[in-house]
Amino acid sequence: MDAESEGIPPIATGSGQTTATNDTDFDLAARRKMFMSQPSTVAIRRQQAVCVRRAHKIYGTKKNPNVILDGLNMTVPKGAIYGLLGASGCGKTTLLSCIVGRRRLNSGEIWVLGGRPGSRGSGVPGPRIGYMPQEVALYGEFTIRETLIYFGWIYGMTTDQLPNASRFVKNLSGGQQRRMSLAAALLNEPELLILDEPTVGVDPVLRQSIWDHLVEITKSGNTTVIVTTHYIEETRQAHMIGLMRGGKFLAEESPADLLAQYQAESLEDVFLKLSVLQNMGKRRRSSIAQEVVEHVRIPAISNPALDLSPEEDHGEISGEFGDNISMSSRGPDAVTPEIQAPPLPPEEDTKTPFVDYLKIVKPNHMRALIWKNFLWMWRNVGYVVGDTFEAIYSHK
Ligand SMILES: Nc1ncnc2c1ncn2[C@@H]1O[C@H](COP(=O)(O)OP(=O)(O)OP(=O)(O)O)[C@@H](O)[C@H]1O
Repeated sequence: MDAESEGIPPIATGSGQTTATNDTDFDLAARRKMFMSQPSTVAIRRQQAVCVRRAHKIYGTKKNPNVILDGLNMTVPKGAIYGLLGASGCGKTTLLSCIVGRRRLNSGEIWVLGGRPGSRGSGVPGPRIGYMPQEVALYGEFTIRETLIYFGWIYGMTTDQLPNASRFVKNLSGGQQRRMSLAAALLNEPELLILDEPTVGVDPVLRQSIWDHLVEITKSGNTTVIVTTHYIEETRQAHMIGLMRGGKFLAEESPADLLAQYQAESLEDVFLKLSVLQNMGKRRRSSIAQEVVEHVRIPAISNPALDLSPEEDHGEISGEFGDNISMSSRGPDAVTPEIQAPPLPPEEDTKTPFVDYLKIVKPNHMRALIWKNFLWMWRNVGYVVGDTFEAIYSHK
């Protein structure tokens, strides 16, 4: 329902942030009832490449909590390039880590490629996802080819499918190492590619060619890309942008729609305006903020990221649960509770015995791991022997 066409005073939303466009303070609960909630069944969530609902993630202790995700909703349609934007430290990496199953939410839901990260048969984490973490996670003592062999074997590729390159990773520049890391994520043409700041330390020409490549691989509609960056303007080539701030999304729209709705010349401008709107809060607004509102044509609610509908659950999932591992389901299109088998020992997981992880290591993973460990030890034997001799002689 279009709020403006219904004669309802439009509101700006930021995943739950609301702002009236005139001086009347609207009661949020009453306004929520005026909008039809978006259909959000499990079936619809499973159709998305990624769907996050009511995500809460807290670091720190109970006494001193650091809330990173605060009821965040995110919808990444299949075949899209999704630009995840936000200031340093706002929680982008944390969100991505939860999506790929490296971390767990305190509460909320995550659906990735139709399944729950970490659940058996979901392929997540696994070959269906290519993940380029922010920190370059490569072995310096490996050559480019050996690195690609390692990741290729992990993905179940054969050696003759892999390119040849004999330079050592440690001898590559920072930018080259990031490209290497990107290549490893792209290697097996995953359905979902998650890139955490792939263009940091990369020159503008290469940055453009990385974006061109992302556009190319998403053309078929079979590959989805989530990409974080601090260079807001480069996400103009994205199909959708999520602007993250204060543990929520301020907006989740296409770049063109954002620019039009906020009458802005640049996406940075949009982000600034939305940030001011968020700061204003619901009731008290400074005159400066009011001015911003007056210059902003406020979008109608059209996106689950901005969903103001009551947090009812449509009966599919038991609302809050401690992590993504256990869930119960109900309703006609709900999924059967899956038997969960965590693929990696996540950082917080102290309960699952290590032997259980060993049971689920696939033969190709084991082959890659043994080969990687052997290679690493072989390359480092010189250092180990040298250190040992040094230790012995220094104690003489
Ligand atoms: N394991 C952790 N334990 C405690 N706090 C953490 C942990 N990881 C991240 N944080 C904190 O959570 C916040 C969000 O961090 P995160 O890395 O997700 O942000 P980001 O948006 O990716 O930042 P950047 O753009 O600088 O990479 C930061 O304040 C960070 O210090």
